[in-house]
Amino acid sequence: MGHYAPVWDHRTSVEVTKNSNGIDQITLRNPRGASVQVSLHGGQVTSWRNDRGEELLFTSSKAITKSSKAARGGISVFLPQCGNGGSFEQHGFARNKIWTIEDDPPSLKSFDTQGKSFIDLLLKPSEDDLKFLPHVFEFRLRVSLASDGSLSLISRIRNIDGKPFKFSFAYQTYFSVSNISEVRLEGLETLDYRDNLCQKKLFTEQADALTFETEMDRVYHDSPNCIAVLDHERKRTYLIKKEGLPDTVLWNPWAKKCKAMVDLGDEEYKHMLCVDGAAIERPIILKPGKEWTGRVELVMVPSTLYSDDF
Ligand SMILES: O=P(O)(O)OC[C@H]1O[C@@H](O)[C@H](O)[C@@H](O)[C@@H]1O
Repeated sequence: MGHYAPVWDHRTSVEVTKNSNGIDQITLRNPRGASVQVSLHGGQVTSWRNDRGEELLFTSSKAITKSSKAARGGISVFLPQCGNGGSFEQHGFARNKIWTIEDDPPSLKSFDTQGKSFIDLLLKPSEDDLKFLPHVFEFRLRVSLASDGSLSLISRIRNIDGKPFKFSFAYQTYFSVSNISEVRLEGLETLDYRDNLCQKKLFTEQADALTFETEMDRVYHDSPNCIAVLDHERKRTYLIKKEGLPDTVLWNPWAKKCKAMVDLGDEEYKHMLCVDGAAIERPIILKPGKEWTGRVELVMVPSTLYSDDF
């Protein structure tokens, strides 16, 4: 008898269930047992587990899942603004809307489906939204789990309006870390950044590699396509590979702010670090009929020895 290689059909590795609020939750699995969970509330990725079942994203123990806001943790998409300096709610509305599953999305030519489990989500402004929204657009999000356990998110935003659409964008990604004081971040050395804790003033990074000893809320400009977060205690490296997203946001609220946040446990700032691929410093200006694409691929390497390799 010959051996048959199992045929991996992404449709059989996608499971849709409802949560207690009746909102669809999607689970993607790969043949090795890694998994990703996505909620139609906000198109939020709420879990990313490796083949040993270890959770790689942080979720607050006090995350409020019943509110109309995105639950604290996981990965959320920010559109059309990041922060509160625009005409919308903090970080825009996309993370707070209910998305739909799109069964037959327009083809994504650069995407190799081989061995991948994926789902396509769609956010289209409703008639009601259009009363306060200046633009008609379609926002497609493909969430994909590869056979090696890496997770990618591909956002496509199409301007179907008659005038240009100006927006900022970010994938707010809460990585789970053993202890924030043990973490080192590489890839942002010598770059300029705006410090949200100093009235968005511009500074230049002086450190060789970043470590975390206090609150941080910064937007680094023109950052490289790969950033590494090294967690020595867990012997784990997260690689954040990005395309179309020149900026990188770093955020950790630290002890005082963490205590003041109702949806975050008092000590939980120690176990999270947000590193977001983003387009903030120079907002995207999308002409009528055009599409913009921004993608991140997240890889977990079970070692911290590879920092020279990426
Ligand atoms: O509480 P929110 O709206 O999810 O925002 C959390 C943080 O998100 C980060 O991206 C911002 O840089 C911070 O300024 C902000 O505090």
